[in-house]
Amino acid sequence: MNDSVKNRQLEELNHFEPGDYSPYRFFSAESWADFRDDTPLTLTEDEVSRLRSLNDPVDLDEVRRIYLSLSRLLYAHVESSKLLFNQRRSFLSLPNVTKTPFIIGIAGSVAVGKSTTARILKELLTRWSGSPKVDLVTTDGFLLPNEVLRRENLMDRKGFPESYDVGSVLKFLSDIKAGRPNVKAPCYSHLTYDVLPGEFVVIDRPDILIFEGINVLQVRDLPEDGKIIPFVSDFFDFSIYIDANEDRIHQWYVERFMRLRETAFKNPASFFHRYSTISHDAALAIAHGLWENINLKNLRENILPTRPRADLILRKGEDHLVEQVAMRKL
Ligand SMILES: Nc1ncnc2c1ncn2[C@@H]1O[C@H](COP(=O)(O)OP(=O)(O)O)[C@@H](O)[C@H]1O
Ligand SMILES: CC(C)(COP(=O)(O)O)[C@@H](O)C(=O)NCCC(=O)O
Repeated sequence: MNDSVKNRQLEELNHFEPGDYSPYRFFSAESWADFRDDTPLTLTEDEVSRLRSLNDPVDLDEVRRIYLSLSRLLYAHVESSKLLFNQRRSFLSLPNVTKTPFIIGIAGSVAVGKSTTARILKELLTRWSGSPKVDLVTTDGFLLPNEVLRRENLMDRKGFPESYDVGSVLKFLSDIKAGRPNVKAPCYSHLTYDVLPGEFVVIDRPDILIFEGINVLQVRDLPEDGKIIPFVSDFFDFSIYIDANEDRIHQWYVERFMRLRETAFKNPASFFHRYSTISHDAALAIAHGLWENINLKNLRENILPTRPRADLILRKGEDHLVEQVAMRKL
């Protein structure tokens, strides 16, 4: 694709407006809040502050405004999937088959706040009647180890499609969707900036699995050998894209980096420890560089183009507050 076509596509993607042909319905945060109906607020301010990531100011008001309606919508989807499952089970006369987990994918840029959203939704969904078992897995555990990334000259491509072990992601999700018990997901450490060798979370037949990461809505070119391989999102029952203007995300990334300098980077075990000892201005330049050379490129080339595949888009404005919600039309 030539550069002018790419630039035009990017401009269109950055222009997030309700258009005549949009497959989405758009809601302001205020009208979205009304869909909460009588959903009870089951979180406290303390719990929300425990769940939010560094530099993400989400509070109980935001949970009331945005997340209660979203949790109600997701619960409706989960319940309908059970009804459909029961109908299909009798249709096929397979009384012994059990329902496999409902999988929710959460996508969006680095530093847009996916982790906070995922953790809040997990807690809200767990508190619905019947106390569904909800697990959360992030895709960073499926990154290739730094040793491999270095060998393949991919350290500046961390987060790009080629930096993940996509085969393992697909294996993990197909095991979950097959209803297998004790499926292992690898873990990642932001402290060491690497996957943790031999460390796993074990996912044992939850009712709901939230699968969060920058890459979860990506599609790949078809392999040359003609083999048919599923996309990660083929396993999803519902998908959410967290969106914001790229200048805002840039600002959040840099602010978070400068706060991490005062906290996590101070730990000598941190991969970024050296950035806690250099001058403020030198650190600022590093943060801008990491954003522009890696994360922004990845956002433009590989993440933002996946937004139109989501069932629901949360568009954030200032201070990480959601200002618009887009939901795929019925
Ligand atoms: N270098 C780092 N050191 C420690 N924690 C980090 C670092 N980078 C990101 N994090 C934390 O890791 C989590 C994931 O961050 P990120 O991948 O940027 O996605 P998002 O901001 O969308 O959740 C966040 O909780 C963030 O605060
Ligand atoms: C690990 C990441 C790719 C994010 O993955 P995510 O958990 O958001 O799916 C990202 O935090 C990262 O390391 N980016 C590379 C450049 C940087 O250090 O910011």
